[in-house]
Amino acid sequence: MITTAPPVLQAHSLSKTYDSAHALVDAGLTVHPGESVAIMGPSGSGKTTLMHVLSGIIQSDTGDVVFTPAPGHAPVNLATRTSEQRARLRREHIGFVFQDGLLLPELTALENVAVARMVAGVPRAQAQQEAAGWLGALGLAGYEQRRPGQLSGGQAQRVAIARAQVTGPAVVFADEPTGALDSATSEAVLDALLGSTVSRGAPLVMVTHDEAVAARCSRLIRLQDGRVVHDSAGVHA
Ligand SMILES: Nc1ncnc2c1ncn2[C@@H]1O[C@H](COP(=O)(O)OP(=O)(O)OP(=O)(O)O)[C@@H](O)[C@H]1O
Repeated sequence: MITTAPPVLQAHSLSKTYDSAHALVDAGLTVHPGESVAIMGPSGSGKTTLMHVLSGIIQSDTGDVVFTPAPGHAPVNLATRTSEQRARLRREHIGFVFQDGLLLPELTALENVAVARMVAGVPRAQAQQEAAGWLGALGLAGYEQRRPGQLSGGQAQRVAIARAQVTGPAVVFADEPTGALDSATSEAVLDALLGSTVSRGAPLVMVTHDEAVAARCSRLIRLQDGRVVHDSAGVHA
């Protein structure tokens, strides 16, 4: 019997206007398990806004974002949820990796990752064990007690990836995750990011300005003036 997993995200008719800026104009995107989606477009084309709407950080003026946190879980329309409900969904089911990692400088690598589980109520010892597992999987065994200032840019980004993955999120969003890295380090971080998401079925949605990074993804979306003007999957908004 063939079973088709439901989309993790189904967004349509998304529009968002800031004062006079049309950040999103009738944009839509459906993301399936195991996809890696690169979002590209000129500065100001709406990439960050789209990612923030898809992840429930902000809400669009129109449209729906239907998120299915796990197969069998009831779909949730982020457009109708309060900011507290969306924050909880993000904490429990969505991972983020940003350009500069945003690690807490006073915490060790292990604590930076473990804290993502502890805020969900997981006891410290268990959270640290899970964190150590992810650091090891990302090639950082032996670096657990280093603080971010004692790590290279690529190592710090892998800690940020471990922190994003430790909660087992249904989807991972990355905003220029390799933007601050040289090309060899960027390649290794991208391997870690793709390997840790897509391989376990969670889609990766990544904003990038780098064509080489986008070429590693299974799908490319291009935005222009807030509109999806190209989708390599052939599905337009
Ligand atoms: N909080 C805000 N207040 C006012 N205007 C905003 C805000 N956020 C975004 N915008 C505007 O919305 C449009 C889209 O911005 P967005 O940050 O989504 O673009 P982007 O493609 O991510 O750009 P970049 O590549 O430069 O990061 C721009 O015209 C921007 O100035």
